[in-house]
Amino acid sequence: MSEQELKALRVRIDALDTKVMELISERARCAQEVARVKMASLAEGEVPVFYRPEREAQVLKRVMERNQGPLGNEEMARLFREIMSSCLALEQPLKVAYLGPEGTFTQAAAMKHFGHAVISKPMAAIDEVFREVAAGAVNFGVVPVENSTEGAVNHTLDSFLEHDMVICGEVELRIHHHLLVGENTKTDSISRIYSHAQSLAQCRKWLDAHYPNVERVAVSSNAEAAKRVKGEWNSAAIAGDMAAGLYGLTRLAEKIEDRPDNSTRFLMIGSQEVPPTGDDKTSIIVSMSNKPGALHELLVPFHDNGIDLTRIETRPSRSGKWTYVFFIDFVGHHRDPLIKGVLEKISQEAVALKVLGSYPKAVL
Ligand SMILES: O=C(O)C(=O)C[C@]1(C(=O)O)C=C[C@@H](O)C=C1
Repeated sequence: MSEQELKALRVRIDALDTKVMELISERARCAQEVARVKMASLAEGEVPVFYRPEREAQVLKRVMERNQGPLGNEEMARLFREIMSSCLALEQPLKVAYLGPEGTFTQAAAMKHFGHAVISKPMAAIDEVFREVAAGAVNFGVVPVENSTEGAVNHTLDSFLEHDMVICGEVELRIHHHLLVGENTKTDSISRIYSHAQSLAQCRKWLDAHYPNVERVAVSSNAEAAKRVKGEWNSAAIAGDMAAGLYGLTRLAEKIEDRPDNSTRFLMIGSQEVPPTGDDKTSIIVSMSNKPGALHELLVPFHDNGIDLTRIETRPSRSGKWTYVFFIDFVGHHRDPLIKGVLEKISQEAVALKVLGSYPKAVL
């Protein structure tokens, strides 16, 4: 390509950037108008709702449906995710607490769902995320709930038993783990590998094959593992890209998770009910009396109405020995007439039933 051709293309790109910028600014002004209309139409004592997950899901889906390339649908939706995040920040800067410290996969999930224009607050434990949301110190919280290799995140499920929370969104993240070392690490004398217990479990086979005699130390998060390694010469950490970048560590081995499709699902928790989008999921907690056939009774209404169960998990109820609660996720919104009927049927048989929330299925 000649210098002249390159120059002409760059002139075109500059002109397009100016147009793109003008359009983004026009969109941002529209969002400001939306905020004004929302404020003006409030009833007395009503609190304005700026963040609208159901509308965001609609916008992102539309982008993916209309995209004609060459950028992929997800790539294009990610760009719009960030534009919307910045537009919302003009209306109301969202505060989001997540399971920290900085550099965790939960932070990456929070950014994937809300975009980067939020004020994010790392918390030391899952329960603290719940408490921060309950106290109203932040608008939303982000917590991991299940991993495709290791199953449920029990701390999160148990926290739902203790706090009144509304689930208002979900996001799934592909989890790639790397073996990370600091610049002073003597790579032939590694005697300790730090990571979160779930991540150590997700890389168990790889560790057995490559570091069978090295001590595995479970710490509170992958980012914490990365932080520790920075100052030690004989240890390594298992963590992801964000933590590697944040603590300036080198990848000794990449993508060491035992299953290549290793993914984690995260939930957004808050106090805001989300209206139906037509493509939603609902999460409930049910406790049944401890009698034969209780689980069968619980599942029959779902089966009879052709409702797709996406997950069922059992946890001790914490209110009596050998009594259990079921966490159930299914497709549909609790305001759909069909789902309403099913929930009514279940509540006739159940000791207790709580709808944790209905929310749009993850778009990205
Ligand atoms: O449609 C709205 O209610 C808006 O506030 C606008 C907008 C957007 O930028 O598209 C911004 C924030 C909301 O979460 C959803 C959408």
